[in-house]
Amino acid sequence: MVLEKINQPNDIKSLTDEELKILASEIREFLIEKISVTGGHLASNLGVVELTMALHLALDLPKDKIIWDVGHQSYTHKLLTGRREGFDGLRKYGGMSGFPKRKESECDCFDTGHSSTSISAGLGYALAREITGEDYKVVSVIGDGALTGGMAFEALNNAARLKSNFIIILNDNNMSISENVGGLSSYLAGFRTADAYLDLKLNVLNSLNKMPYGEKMVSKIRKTKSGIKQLLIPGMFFEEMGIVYLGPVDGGNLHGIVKLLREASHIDGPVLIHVMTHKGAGYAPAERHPARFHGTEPFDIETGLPKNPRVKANYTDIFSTVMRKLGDRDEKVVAVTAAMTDGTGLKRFHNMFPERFFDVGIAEQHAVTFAAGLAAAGLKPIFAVYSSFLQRAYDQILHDVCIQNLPVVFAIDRAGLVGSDGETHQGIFDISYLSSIPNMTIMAPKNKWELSDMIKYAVNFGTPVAVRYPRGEAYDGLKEYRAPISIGKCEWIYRESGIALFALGSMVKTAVAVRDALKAEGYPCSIINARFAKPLDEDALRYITEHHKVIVTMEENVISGGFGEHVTEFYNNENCKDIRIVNIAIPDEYVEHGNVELLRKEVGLDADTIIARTIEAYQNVTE
Ligand SMILES: Cc1ncc(C[n+]2csc(CCOP(=O)(O)OP(=O)(O)O)c2C)c(N)n1
Ligand SMILES: CC(=O)[C@@H](O)[C@H](O)COP(=O)(O)O
Ligand SMILES: [Mg+2]
Repeated sequence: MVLEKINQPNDIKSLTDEELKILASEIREFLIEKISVTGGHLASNLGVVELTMALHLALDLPKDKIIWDVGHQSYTHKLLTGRREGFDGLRKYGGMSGFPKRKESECDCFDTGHSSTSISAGLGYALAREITGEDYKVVSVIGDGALTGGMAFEALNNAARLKSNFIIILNDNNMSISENVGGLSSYLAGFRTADAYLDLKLNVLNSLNKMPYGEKMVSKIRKTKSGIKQLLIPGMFFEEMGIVYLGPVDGGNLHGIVKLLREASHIDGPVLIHVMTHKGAGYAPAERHPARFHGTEPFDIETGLPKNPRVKANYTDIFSTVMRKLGDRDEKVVAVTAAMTDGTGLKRFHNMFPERFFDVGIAEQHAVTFAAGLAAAGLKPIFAVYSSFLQRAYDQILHDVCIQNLPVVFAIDRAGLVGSDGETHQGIFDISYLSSIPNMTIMAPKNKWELSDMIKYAVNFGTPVAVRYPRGEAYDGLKEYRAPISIGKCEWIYRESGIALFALGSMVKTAVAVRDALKAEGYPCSIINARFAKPLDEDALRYITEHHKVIVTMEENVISGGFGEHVTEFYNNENCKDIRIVNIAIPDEYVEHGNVELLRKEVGLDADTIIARTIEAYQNVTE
């Protein structure tokens, strides 16, 4: 096997042309086989096999720097840098990350996970190199989807100042997770669909160059602002920004890409190489369904079907259903996504109400302000977004939505531990960053029915409101508890005395298990479903102090600035010394990738840890 000859960086350089061809197909086979077992980001990786090989042939790692935007397409890079063995534990607890990690390899020079950061980071490296006088090449690899993010444009704008070499690879597969959207995407698609047109451009340029004074004419045309230039110069958009454009080159053409990389490395200043790749290349099911194989669960290689099909609905399914109903009932309801139509469950809404559905590209900041505009104009926007991706829109939430108290609904999916994507994607900060913003209301459902009720309640709430719910299977216990939602009011599940489990959202299910165990040991125990992280139910909190000795706050969020801290602050302000408070929350640290149940144990959100901490606190106050 040729792949077995690759054990460390730069081993690829000793392969013959014939071996390189074999290597490309062995890498694809390897990725399909491994990801079919572990799950992971398959389609994007299959598309960049030759591109990654070309980078490793043209560059010298770890001296040279490659920054992978999002980083979900870095699997071949991991293989070529001696991490083959890591694939058996890909995205598992203690195993290899699915993203580039500086702590994992010296060939990973910058951690990614969220989109559109690679050009900024690359520019940082390039300018640092000018200052320190070091000698390395810098290459940022950004997808056409990631290029729709505002940060990428901010960085391109800034890159024009650079005097030294900086290579940007545009990995253009004409896809984000699903279809890519927007004006830039159409511009790039033009390159793809008009091969004949491109040939025409090249022919015209070649013919002009051959004519007497032709070179001068071409140079003049390059300097004009006219449509003739548009016709003749590919990549004019980038050229006008001060970035030299090279390409487009076919993503399967290994030697073509190497040649362009070598040419590009002689250019002083920023240069963009446009590589046309194919999402899912080499595996028919992924080529047919690139979105499904963007990030996949374990699957059967023959059929491409999931090995463990889902039986129960997840929270995203419930959201999807309620959005369909709301769309039917109320023409003012509009839905916004930042390139996560499938992931957030908005596909049905999109199909049924295309004119009221907006995919804005990977642009969470814009999405929030855009939703604010929709709300200011009288519509009822619901921005469905993953908790971790909303992090970058903090100021837009504050400045554009909350100061004006506009009725934007934030449907925050993946709130809590998400598992295999790891520290960049854990949705464990939203309560903290949202609760610091005046005018914001935050809810979290205990089960699938409550998610439905909360979204319906939120859509007519009239001021900014967030509903946060976790990744995965929706809890279908406690069905009989369905009191109407009322602002800032909790829901009593069991009313006793002694211990009060004051649980938010996903933690109500855990509270049930904790109470069962406590009751079995003879402890009196109430469960209160908090429902609201903000505002808190102050009457209930006062009642709890009167009838309980210990209150245990439970949330799937970091401790700092979280629900529990707010409860503690309330009791401090009330000067309430009669109750012992135990805050169950995620410690002030990043949580790595792995199975969610294992992670819960790791961070102390599991029932056993909570039982032990509760008993200890109760015994302390009753002794
Ligand atoms: C800020 C942010 N929003 C959303 C995502 C989710 N996401 C991951 S990959 C991706 C699509 C990226 O498309 P592209 O850059 O073209 O890469 P491809 O998968 O096509 O190779 C999206 C939306 C993210 N990682 N970061
Ligand atoms: C790379 C990325 O950001 C997304 O592909 C993400 O992994 C999706 O996560 P879900 O699997 O939870 O939709
Ligand atoms: Mg793409």
